Amino acid sequence: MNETLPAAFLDKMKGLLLEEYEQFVNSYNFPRAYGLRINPLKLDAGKWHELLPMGKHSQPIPWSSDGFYYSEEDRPGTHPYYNAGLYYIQEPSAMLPVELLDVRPGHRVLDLCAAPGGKSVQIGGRLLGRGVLVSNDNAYERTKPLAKNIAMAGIRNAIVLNEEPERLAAVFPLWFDRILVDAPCSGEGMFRKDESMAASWERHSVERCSAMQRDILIHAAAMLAPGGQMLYSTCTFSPEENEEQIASFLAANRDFSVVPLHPVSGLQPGRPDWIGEAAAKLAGKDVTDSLKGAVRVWPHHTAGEGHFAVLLTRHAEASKCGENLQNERSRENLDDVSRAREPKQAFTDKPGSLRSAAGGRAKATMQNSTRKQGAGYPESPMSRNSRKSRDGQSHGATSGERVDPIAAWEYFCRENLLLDAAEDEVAEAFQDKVFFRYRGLPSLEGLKVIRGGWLLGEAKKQRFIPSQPLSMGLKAEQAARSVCWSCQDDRVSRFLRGETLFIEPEELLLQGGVSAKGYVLVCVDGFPLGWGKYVDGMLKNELAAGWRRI
Ligand SMILES: C[S@@+](CC[C@H](N)C(=O)[O-])C[C@H]1O[C@@H](n2cnc3c(N)ncnc32)[C@H](O)[C@@H]1O
Repeated sequence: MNETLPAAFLDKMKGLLLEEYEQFVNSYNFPRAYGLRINPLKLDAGKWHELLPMGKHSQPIPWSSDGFYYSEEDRPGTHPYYNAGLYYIQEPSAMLPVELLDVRPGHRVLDLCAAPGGKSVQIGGRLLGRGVLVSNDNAYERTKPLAKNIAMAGIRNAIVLNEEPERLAAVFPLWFDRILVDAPCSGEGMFRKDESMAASWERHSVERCSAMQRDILIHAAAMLAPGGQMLYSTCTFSPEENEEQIASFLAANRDFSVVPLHPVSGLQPGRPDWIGEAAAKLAGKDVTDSLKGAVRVWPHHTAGEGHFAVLLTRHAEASKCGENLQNERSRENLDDVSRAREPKQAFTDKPGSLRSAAGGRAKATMQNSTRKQGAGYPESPMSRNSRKSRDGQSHGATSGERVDPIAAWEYFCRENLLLDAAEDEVAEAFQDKVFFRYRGLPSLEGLKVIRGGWLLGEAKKQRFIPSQPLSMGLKAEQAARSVCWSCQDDRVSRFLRGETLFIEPEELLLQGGVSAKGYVLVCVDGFPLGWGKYVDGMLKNELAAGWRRI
């Protein structure tokens, strides 16, 4: 491998690492480490060892509370539990930044450079459904896998944006409790994992990357609430993109400082001694020294690729803005209460933005008790007289009539689910699609919104079509109809390949007196995989093309 490493890179590392250099360069002759992280929204990490044969021999990753090493031949990506979102395959050192960020349920968190979403999924797991994750990437084509990974993990409280940091800063000033800047970088730490990174190293020059990072950091800082924390990370070794970048940032932002981290097993401290003279002088000795509190992952010290992470905080007392933010928050809370009381609906005809409008309903919930008591079914969204079925398919609208998406969702929900909106969730429509979104969000008008929240489904031709993200965010027992197969049952892989299956009605688990006909949540060992539609012994496959195994 070291023959493929750029000569200029090796020279630079030799000059930095001195006597450690041989050990460093030798590490490229060893195979890379593989890691996966258990999704706490679906599984307790303690149960991992019982779940799969590989769980029995996999070792914990020392700096991660739910990460494990696996061997290449284990191929966890081919198991149906992967499709059920029980774990995320992630390079071990990439698990570190979120581990250090101290995300707690209820926080407002921004993942600014998020695609393909490994760290967003990790943050979503930490939030446990409370608070909100704003997950952004400025590369449109990368936001698709990002949205899919978030959905597969069953994360309800995330929105996905495709924006430049500057435009976000105008919408979210001082708004976030936690920000992750997992910056685009020259990728020197990924040469062993991905040889193409070594080949494109000159193109992603250190100077070009550090200019991008500087710009991203300025706008990220504008969004952090006083007292909040921001984690900056890269997967590169170059000091210009790491310690020196942060020293320059701190020189210009005196209300920020480093929160010292304490390296565990094999992790190494930051290297302020590598900061260039000009940047060190500008920042001053205290600031420069504080960068010892950053953390570096080295491939010759640990089983993981190269990474850098530093945790920063904005002092609460240093800014008058802090008070403003508190006032702002109290106002929002009051607004939330009044909004919840006042019926509200959002429609837009214009793609790319969300808009709220008066009318419609604020919330789409189904009280379990309503169902159990067999209380009246709701009015159809279009016609009060023409409801035909209890399978959530026909709403009786005559052709040409526009279905109210929120009402269609409510109807579907009552007929097919045992689901309540969380306190901070509100059902909102975007064209024909319906989402649960976080109540406290500012207006996203004008922003490129890829996902405005948890996508519940779409009102189409007088029907409500439940979405794949809805199925992935449910628990098996929240569906009125479900079927559950063991991971050894070959119907699981046939379902994942998109086949229609024939099943006996007795195999369906029915709740609340529903008939067998209708949407069925298909599960593997109790974990949802997607929707099927049951009619006369046939389970029609409703997995969307992008979710099928080829
Ligand atoms: C290191 S990758 C992020 C990996 C991701 N955090 C994960 O764990 O899956 C950096 C990302 O930054 C994005 N990016 C580059 N410039 C950006 C900018 N100005 N604003 C937002 N994202 C940017 C890139 O498209 C890329 O997806």
